[in-house]
Amino acid sequence: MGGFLEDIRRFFRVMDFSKSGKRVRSLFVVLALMSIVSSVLTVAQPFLYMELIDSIVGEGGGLLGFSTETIILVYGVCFLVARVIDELWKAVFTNLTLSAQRSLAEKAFDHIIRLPSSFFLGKDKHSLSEIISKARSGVHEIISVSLETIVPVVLEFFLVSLIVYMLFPGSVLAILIASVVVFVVVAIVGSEMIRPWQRGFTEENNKTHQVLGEILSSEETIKSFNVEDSFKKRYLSHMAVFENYCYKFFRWSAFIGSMQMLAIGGALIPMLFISFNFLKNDALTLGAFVMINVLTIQLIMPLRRLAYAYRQVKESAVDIEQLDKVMSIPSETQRSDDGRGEVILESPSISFDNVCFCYEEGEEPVLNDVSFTVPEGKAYAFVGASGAGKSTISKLIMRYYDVSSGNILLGGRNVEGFPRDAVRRFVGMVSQDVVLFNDTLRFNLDFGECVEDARLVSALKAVDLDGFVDALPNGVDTMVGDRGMRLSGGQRQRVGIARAILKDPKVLIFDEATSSLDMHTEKTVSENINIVSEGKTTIVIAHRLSTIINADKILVLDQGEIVSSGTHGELIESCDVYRKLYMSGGATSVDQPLQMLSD
Ligand SMILES: Nc1ncnc2c1ncn2[C@@H]1O[C@H](COP(=O)(O)OP(=O)(O)OP(=O)(O)O)[C@@H](O)[C@H]1O
Repeated sequence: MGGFLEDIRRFFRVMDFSKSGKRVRSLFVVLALMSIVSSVLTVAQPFLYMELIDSIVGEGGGLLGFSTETIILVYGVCFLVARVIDELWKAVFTNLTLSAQRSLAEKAFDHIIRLPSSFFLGKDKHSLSEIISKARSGVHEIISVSLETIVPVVLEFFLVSLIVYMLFPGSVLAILIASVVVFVVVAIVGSEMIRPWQRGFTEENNKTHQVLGEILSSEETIKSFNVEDSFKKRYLSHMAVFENYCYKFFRWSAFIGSMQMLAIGGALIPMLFISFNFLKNDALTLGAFVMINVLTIQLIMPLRRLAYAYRQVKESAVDIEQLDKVMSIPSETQRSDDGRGEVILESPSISFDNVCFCYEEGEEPVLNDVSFTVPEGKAYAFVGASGAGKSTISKLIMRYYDVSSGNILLGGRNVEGFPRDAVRRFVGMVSQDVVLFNDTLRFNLDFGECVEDARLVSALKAVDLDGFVDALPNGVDTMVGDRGMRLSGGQRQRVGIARAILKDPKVLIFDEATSSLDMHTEKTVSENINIVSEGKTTIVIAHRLSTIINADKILVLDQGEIVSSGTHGELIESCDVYRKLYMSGGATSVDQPLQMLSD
C-alpha cells in the first residue's frame, strides 16, 4: 500500500499541478464533479427500479411515496442525464488529458535538454524519448482510471452500502463488504506480486526499441559487413527476454483476476438466499429483492474495472517513476554551481590554468595539468595525435563538462562564475560531426529563429555553398533528409560553419571544421573562416596542418599534456611530436613550408 501511496505522490510531483495552470485544475474539478453526479445517478436507477416494481405490484407504494407515473418519469430522466453526462465527460476528459500531457511534455523537455552532458554519456537517447512518451501515456491512464473508475466506484460502493444498510438485514451488508474487501486485497497484493515482471517488460521493451533504433541507424555498416542475421539475432534475443516477462505477467494477471471474480460471485449466492428468505417472510418487498441482485451485478463491472485500474495505475506508475528519476537529476540551470553573471566581454582571452579532467570519476585523466592562454583577438591552433584531448578542450570551454581540477578563465574570470547557457551564447563552436535535422536547409541554418534571407545568403557564400543551394529545387527551403543524408559530408560540414557565422559569437572554436572538405574547397572555406574570425579570439583544432597556416601560435598536445608551443618554424626545430605529425600529414621533408601542404 505504501508503494501505491508513493506512486500517487510521485504522480503529483511529476505533474506538479500547482504549476500546470488554471485550465488543467479547473478541468480536473469539473470532471470530478461530473463523475460524482454520474455515480449518484447510476446507483439511483436500481433504487428507482425497486420503487417502480413495488409501486406496480402495490407493495406499500414504495419508500418515496410517488405515483407509478412519477417514478417512471424520474427513472427516465435519471437514465437520460446519466448518459448525457457520460458523453460530455469524454469531451472534457480529452481536454484535460491533452492539457496535462502537454504540460508534462513541456516540463520534461525543458529539464532533459538542460541535463549536464555527463548524464548523456553512454545513455541511449532513443530510450530517453521513450521514457517521455510512456510517461505521457501514463498520465493519460492515471487521470482516466482515477476519474472514470476509482472515484465513481468508491462512491457507488458507499451509496450501495448505504441502501443495503437501510433496506436489508445486516448479514447481507456484511457479506457485501467482506467480498469487496477480499476483492480489493487480492487486487493490491496481486499487483504488488506481478510488479517486478511488469517493470521487467517495460524496461526490456525500452531496450528492444533502443537496439532496433541503433541497428536501423547503422544500416549501411551492417549491410557492408553482411551481418544482417547477426543483428537480427541480437534484436530477437531482447524480444525473447521481453516475451518471457510478458508471459509471466499475463499468466499471473489472469489468475489474480479469477480470484477476484470468485470473491464477488461467491458473495452473490448467500446474499440472494438470505434476501429470498426475507422475501418469503414478507420482511422484504419484491422490488428490494430484484434491486439487491441488480446492485450486486452493477457493482461487479466497476469493481473489475477497479482491479484493472489499480494495475493500470501501477503500470503507469512504473513509467512515471522512470521519468521522475530523470527529472530528479539537477539540470544545468538548477545546479547550485551554475554562475549568475552575464558574459559581457568584447572578445576575451581564454586561459586554462592547470586544468585536469576525466570524463568518468576514477578514470585516467584525459587532460593533465593543461595551462595556456589564447590572448584576446588571437587565433591559436591545437594539434596532436588522435585521442590527445583536443576536442575535450573545446567541450570544457563550452561548459559541457566541468573541470576535475584547475580553472578555465574567460577574460580573466572563471567560467564557472557564468551561467552555462550564457557562455554558450558567447562562444560558437563548429565540431567535426555536424548534426543536421530532417528539415529544410533554412531550419538547419537558423534553427527556426527566422534569420533574414540576406544574412543566410551571405553565410552560404562564406562557406562556398551559395551555388549549390541556388541549384536546389527549393533553394534554402529544400529538405535535407534524415541526418542531412541528402548532403555530402563536406556540404554538411560547411552548413555547420555557416551556422557559426550566423550565430556571430565573440569567441570561435573550429574543431576539425574542414576535415571533410577536399583540398580546393578547404582552401576557399579556410579563407572565409579567417575573414569571419578576424578580431575574434579563435581556437582551431586540426589534424591537417594545412588548415592552421594563419594561426598566431600552435600548441602541441600529446596524451593530454601540452608538450610544446610556438610557430610552425619553432616547432619543427624543437618538437619531435610536431615533426612527426607534420611528416605524417604528407610533407616530403621538414623543410617543406606549411603552405605547400595544401597545394
Ligand atoms: N564522451 C567521452 N566519454 C569518455 N571518454 C571520452 C569521451 N570523449 C572522448 N573521450 C576520451 O578522451 C580522450 C580524448 O578525446 P578527444 O576527443 O578529446 O581527442 P582528440 O584529440 O580530439 O581526438 P581526435 O583527433 O581523434 O578527434 C580519448 O581517449 C577518448 O577516448
